[in-house]
Amino acid sequence: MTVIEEFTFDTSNFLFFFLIFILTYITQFYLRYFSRQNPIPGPIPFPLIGNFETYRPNSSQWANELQKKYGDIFEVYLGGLFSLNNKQIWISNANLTNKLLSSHSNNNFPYRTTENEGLDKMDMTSKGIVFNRNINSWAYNRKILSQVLMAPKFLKKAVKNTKELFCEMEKYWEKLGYLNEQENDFNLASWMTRFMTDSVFNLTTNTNSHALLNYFNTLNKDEEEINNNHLLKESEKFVNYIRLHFVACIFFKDTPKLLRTILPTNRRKSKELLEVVAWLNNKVLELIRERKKEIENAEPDEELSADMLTLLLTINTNRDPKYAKATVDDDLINARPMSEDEVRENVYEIMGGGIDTTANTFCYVVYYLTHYPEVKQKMLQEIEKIFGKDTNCEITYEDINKLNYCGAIIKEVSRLMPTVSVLFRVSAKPDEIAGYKFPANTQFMINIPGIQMHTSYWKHPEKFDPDRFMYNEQIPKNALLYFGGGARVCMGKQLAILQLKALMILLYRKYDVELVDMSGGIKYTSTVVNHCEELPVKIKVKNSV
Ligand code: HEM
Repeated sequence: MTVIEEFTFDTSNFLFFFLIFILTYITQFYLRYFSRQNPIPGPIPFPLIGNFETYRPNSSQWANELQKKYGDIFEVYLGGLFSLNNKQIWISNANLTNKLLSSHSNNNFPYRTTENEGLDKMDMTSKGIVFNRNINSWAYNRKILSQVLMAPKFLKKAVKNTKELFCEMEKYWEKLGYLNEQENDFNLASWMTRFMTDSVFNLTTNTNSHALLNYFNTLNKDEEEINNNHLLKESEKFVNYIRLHFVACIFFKDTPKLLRTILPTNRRKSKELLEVVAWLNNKVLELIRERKKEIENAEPDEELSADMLTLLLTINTNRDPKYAKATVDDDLINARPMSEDEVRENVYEIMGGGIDTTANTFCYVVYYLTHYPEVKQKMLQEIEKIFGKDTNCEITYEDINKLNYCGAIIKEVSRLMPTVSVLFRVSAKPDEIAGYKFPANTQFMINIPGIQMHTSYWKHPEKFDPDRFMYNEQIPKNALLYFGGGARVCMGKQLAILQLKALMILLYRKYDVELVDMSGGIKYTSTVVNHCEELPVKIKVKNSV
């Protein structure tokens, strides 16, 4: 008699099958990894996890370590079930960036990210500039925004605005006792963020965000002013929500839909962030519609404000002198004005792109100038040569442009301490770089510090020497990338340099600036933006005891 054993699926069976599944998964993972088509050097990844390095917060630090170990082109894998399909190619060599940073708008690396459901949800892949994957729409937005950011009347407004805000900040410093003989120290990094917030809000919308005033009230413990002033509270909400809009973009971009919808904490966070975005969208649309009315009601020959909102709303309309004068043969005649949604997206992007970048860069400039007094001296001589000794003299846009040595300082500081540490590119079609073949949708990461410290392009790269930019020597192509390069180069470059130079004049002509801690390095956290955590300084009015 045959006995048929009954098969029961108990825990040990389950564990056995689970183990088999795991072993099969790991084996096929490594078989695929070791037989991959393009064996680019790089650390060996782990199934599901990818490379541990990618979890470390300071990307520029680990990228530089891997560059030393694996060379100027290496690959890392991100986590996920299909992590072998989710890799980044890191490039730390200027010569290898030629295709990636081509200035042709129809080049093969037009995107910053791969297709991304989270960014689609945020409506950012078909509008605006930074994450726009619709190349026609990106090119249209870029063209219009360049017209605004390069307009002399806009840049002149930026100089005036920097000067006025600096006077406001000095008033608060005085009230808080920073300028008295005890020389109380304070965190310049926190002030610079508020300064740039007010500056960029004013330049984009011609409204006051009161970030400096709100910060002053907080430090001054002026509870009554903080709680009772409805206008200040509303401005603070607006500023906070603009920051949250940026947080929302990163959260939706980096959190897969499944994790966003299954985990209760993420579900709550998504809901809250979407509420913030909805509030902001309404608020900015309100501003746009009010401004549209003001423009409509203005007399035809009345000079309109030179803020970005007004300029975006008038370009390619009859209020635009170039457009109004265009003939049927001009290209301009077919140009269309921006829609309200397009204007709104550009306002967000300028606020997101123009505040922290310039504020942090200024902190790094101050850090280096305190460590290199001879450079500071040379800078002051240049400023005096152009603006004279009177600290109250007019600072014009044209004169600021003559400050070549100040420009060289900004370049050298940003070479050693770039505020943005990595550039992103994604291929549209298969391509070849450094002899390796890459399919469409490959993610490339350009390691800015790796290139800006490369001995092939820089003599004594570790040395702080602004003079290297004063010689007539050519900088090798794509060796200085702190504003990016190619078709997607930073759009606020001229504006940022103008603001930084104006701040250098305003601060250093009048004050001596010292760091509280001269022996410590810069305190910063690094993700994509190197964010200056704190910069405690003491300042005193020059020639005072
Ligand atoms: C010191 C200050 C700044 C630094 C270091 C900086 C740096 C950068 C970098 C590295 C990029 C990426 C470029 C690339 O991928 O090749 C970028 C893009 C961009 N920046 Fe800036 N930026 C600064 C200030 C500003 C300001 C003031 C604005 C606006 C008023 C601005 C607007 C933008 C925009 C719109 C883009 C996206 C361009 C595109 O994708 O086509 N930036 N910036």
